[in-house]
Amino acid sequence: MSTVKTVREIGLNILERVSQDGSFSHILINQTMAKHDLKVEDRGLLTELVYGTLQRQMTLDYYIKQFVGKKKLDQWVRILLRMSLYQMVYLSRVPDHAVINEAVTIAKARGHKGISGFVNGVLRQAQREGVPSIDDIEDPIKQLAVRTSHPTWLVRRWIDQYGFETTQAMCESNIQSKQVAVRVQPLRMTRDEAMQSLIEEGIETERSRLSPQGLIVTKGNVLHSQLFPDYLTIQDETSMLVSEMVAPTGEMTVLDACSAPGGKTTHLAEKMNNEGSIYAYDLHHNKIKLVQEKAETLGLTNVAVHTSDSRHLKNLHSDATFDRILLDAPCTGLGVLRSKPDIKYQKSEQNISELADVQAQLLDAVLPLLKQEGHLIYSTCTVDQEENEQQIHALLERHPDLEVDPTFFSDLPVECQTLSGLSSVGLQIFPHDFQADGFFITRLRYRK
Ligand SMILES: C[S@@+](CC[C@H](N)C(=O)[O-])C[C@H]1O[C@@H](n2cnc3c(N)ncnc32)[C@H](O)[C@@H]1O
Repeated sequence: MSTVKTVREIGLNILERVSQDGSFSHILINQTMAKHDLKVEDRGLLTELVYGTLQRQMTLDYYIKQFVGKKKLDQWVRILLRMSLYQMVYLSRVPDHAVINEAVTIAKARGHKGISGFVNGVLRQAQREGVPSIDDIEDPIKQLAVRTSHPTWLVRRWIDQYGFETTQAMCESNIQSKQVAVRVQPLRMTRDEAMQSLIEEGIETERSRLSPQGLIVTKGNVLHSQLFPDYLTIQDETSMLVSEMVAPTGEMTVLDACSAPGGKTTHLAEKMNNEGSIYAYDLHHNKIKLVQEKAETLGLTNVAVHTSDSRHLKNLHSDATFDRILLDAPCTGLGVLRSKPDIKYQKSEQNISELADVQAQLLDAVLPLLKQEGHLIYSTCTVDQEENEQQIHALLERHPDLEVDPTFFSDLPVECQTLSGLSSVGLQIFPHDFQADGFFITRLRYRK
């Protein structure tokens, strides 16, 4: 059996596990790559097949329905059809007949002759007739949902919150492939030195407009660079903006209440010149280890990591201890659908409300630990008003002595100052604003 077929079988297995037990595709892909010794091009194909099929799942199901009607399909057959149609409709590198032959071989090996004949029939019909037009869906909300493969409830919710145009732009950008960005460890190398060194390795980058440490990769695989991981950290530029808005200095004591895997903690530590002190907490012991490892890789010693539920930090720290508190809260992650497409099918409105409750508890718990003249930065990587704007409005109602720091708005990079997601309570960055992750960021302080 050729390696290419093996890659497709591995892809099918990963997609089955994502659909059966809600495993995260990126974790399964990483585990699989570590287990099988895949060639570089096979790694690329596997990633493309898994992410692409997941990313377009609802669109592919719409196509499948036109070919099979109401016939009930075993889940693995449905996934095999999705994966095959994904290649036929969206990828040009493998000819249709090769995709069909491989699907039939897999179906034969996994099922019986009848199933392989069925798979063959559906895919040949798609090859002959092409896939049906989505324009035929009359309801514009359903059409957008199917075209961009987002659950209808989510599209409807976003339209209610942000309007049709913004929702459409967001949904369309969520199915584009993601740009990779890196943060340079500035205590080891300047951004321009890193840029130059990467060019010598054939990797081209552009300077981020959101963080003076950020580079956006425009050509080449930065994971293969000799600068990685001691000089570079993979991090989205909108995520870098969070620590920029914390703006800590080396004289400060900083709390990072939800720190794992440590992207922002280490950014804060670098911005503090490896001075002062950062207390980094996370609920999960196995995750907090990642923060420690990341800090060690980057040579940062001003971080102390601990496992704790940050709703109980008053038992560990006195009131008014911290100059800066970052609450990068657990959230639904609806801003990172480009890199984690499984999220859009797994989350529900109930999840949003449950997480909003936890976020409110975390906010109330860490607030007393803030010094009178300190700043509390609240961020999420989601796009939802209940977790973001409404969360802050409710916080301000519960704590009338608190306000959104007016200098937050003037401190934002100029590129952010005209974004449609700016409001009196913070900044909602949409995925299409910078072709990067969607984030909500705000900065609070006690009224003077
Ligand atoms: C958005 S992630 C943080 C990402 C991190 N700040 C970074 O930049 O790498 C949220 C984190 O909050 C943690 N978490 C969830 N509930 C928590 C709680 N009650 N106390 C502390 N950490 C919690 C999760 O384990 C998760 O690692």
